[in-house]
Amino acid sequence: MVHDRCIVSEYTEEVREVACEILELMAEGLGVPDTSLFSKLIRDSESDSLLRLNHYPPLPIPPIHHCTNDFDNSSNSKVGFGEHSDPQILTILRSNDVAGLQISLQDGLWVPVIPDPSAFFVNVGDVLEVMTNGRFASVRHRAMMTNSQKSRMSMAYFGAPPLTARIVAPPVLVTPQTPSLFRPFTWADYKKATYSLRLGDTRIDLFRNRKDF
Ligand SMILES: O=C(O)CCC(=O)C(=O)O
Ligand SMILES: [Fe+2]
Repeated sequence: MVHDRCIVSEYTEEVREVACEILELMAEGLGVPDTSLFSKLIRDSESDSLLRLNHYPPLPIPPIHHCTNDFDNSSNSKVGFGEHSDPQILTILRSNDVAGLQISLQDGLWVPVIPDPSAFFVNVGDVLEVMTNGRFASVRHRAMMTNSQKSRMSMAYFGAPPLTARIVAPPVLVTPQTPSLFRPFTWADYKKATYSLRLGDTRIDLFRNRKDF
């Protein structure tokens, strides 16, 4: 349907602009002289960005006699989208009003993100972690299926570089005090190397200079 396709591409263009503005503010905040350093990668006509639609159907409510030892059978949940960090530069996520998204803190605690259909949720991706030399860290997250009455629906725009782009932090973020945490690679190298890993593996570690911290 041509009309629906137009709406999806219009949404993608608008949300790319949101991502670019955020990336320009981040570059400015970090003191990067070229504030379009990150955003120009996703504005590039060869950018490998994509839009993903996720649908998590509600879990059936377990019959009472199966849960006689379960004090809280209303909070039954199952992983719908396994733990991972988004590999690209920046993710702009929207969802309906059904809960499910959780982010992982350093201590391994899963923190639920309150759903808000009027908000954008912004995730730093692995590439931005490398390009900011670790100043911004990609966030580990997952999505749960719960027994709410409704499906959770989400729509994620992943701003990505062109396949041939060299992923490296700018000189201003690499100093004797903050040496380069990662070795340079292309987005194609990253995608290729990560095909051999599972979703939950920390892919960025493949390109880390030192593993002793
Ligand atoms: O559905 C969600 O909230 C999370 C989706 C997600 O993490 C992804 O598509 O990468
Ligand atoms: Fe994700």
